[in-house]
Amino acid sequence: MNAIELRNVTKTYPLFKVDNVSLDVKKGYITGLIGPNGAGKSTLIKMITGLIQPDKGSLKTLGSEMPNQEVDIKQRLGIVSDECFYYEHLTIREMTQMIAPFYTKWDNKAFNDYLDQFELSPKKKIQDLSKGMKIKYSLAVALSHEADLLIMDEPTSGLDPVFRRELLDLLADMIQDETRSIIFSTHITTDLERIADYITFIHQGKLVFNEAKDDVLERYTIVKGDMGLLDSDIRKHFIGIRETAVGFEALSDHKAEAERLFGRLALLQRPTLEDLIYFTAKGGRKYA
Ligand SMILES: Nc1ncnc2c1ncn2[C@@H]1O[C@H](COP(=O)(O)OP(=O)(O)OP(=O)(O)O)[C@@H](O)[C@H]1O
Repeated sequence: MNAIELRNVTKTYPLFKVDNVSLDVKKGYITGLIGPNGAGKSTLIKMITGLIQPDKGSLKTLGSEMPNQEVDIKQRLGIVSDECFYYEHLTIREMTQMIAPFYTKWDNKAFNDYLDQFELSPKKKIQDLSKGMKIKYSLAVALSHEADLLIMDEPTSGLDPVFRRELLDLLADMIQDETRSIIFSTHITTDLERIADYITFIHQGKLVFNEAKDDVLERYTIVKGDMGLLDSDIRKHFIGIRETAVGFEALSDHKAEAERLFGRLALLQRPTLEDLIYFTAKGGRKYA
């Protein structure tokens, strides 16, 4: 069962396009959306939430074609972004009184508990909230109406390390019963290493992969060795290479092949998600 389905989704801007992306986001899991600046993550998220429309292809969120004007589907989404639209001159309490009636499953007690937990005063004006506080406020709203799908665009980037950890625990708890799903984009890839089940990697508007995190980190490998190993044939095996005065460091998406090629001549290491982004961006390989 999928929480989100994209089929050949294309969105063209004058200088950029999300290009023919097809992927499924599995229900009951946490999916992390990664990619360098300008890769198309927010554009993809806006299409998933129905804020913008693809030019081509189709997109289903919780089984409904998007964009969808039905209130029912919007009720089931919890959206967290620092671009969330709020009236700046209102206090948290006033703003929430406007938002809450929209949700049939609004739980005021849960909301007030989250405000306490997140140390947010309901008397504070939206315009006086810091970036992190805005994220916390939109998170409190998203968590207080029993959303089936939490969609978050860089939710952790403005948060301090203590609250970030607490948020990750909260997200991990949320999906325990396997009925809810979470997708979030972030540049803090260690957060995803901690809690994501699946990783969706976008580069220059194209899908690089959408796979279980553990499979990805098993399939790719970092190879470290002396420059003498790097001839033009060997270079072709790598996605990206970093050369230094003492040797090279490179990423391969075929660990078994790298083991066969290098044996004990080079050091093979498990990559981090950050390595995948770094070497993919550096290598310039084109994705179909
Ligand atoms: N409304 C728009 N009109 C024209 N171009 C746009 C529009 N929205 C986004 N873009 C372009 O689309 C590209 C992808 O932007 P997007 O915000 O989706 O990237 P991102 O992966 O979220 O980046 P970041 O990690 O920096 O937040 C960028 O080149 C951006 O300038």
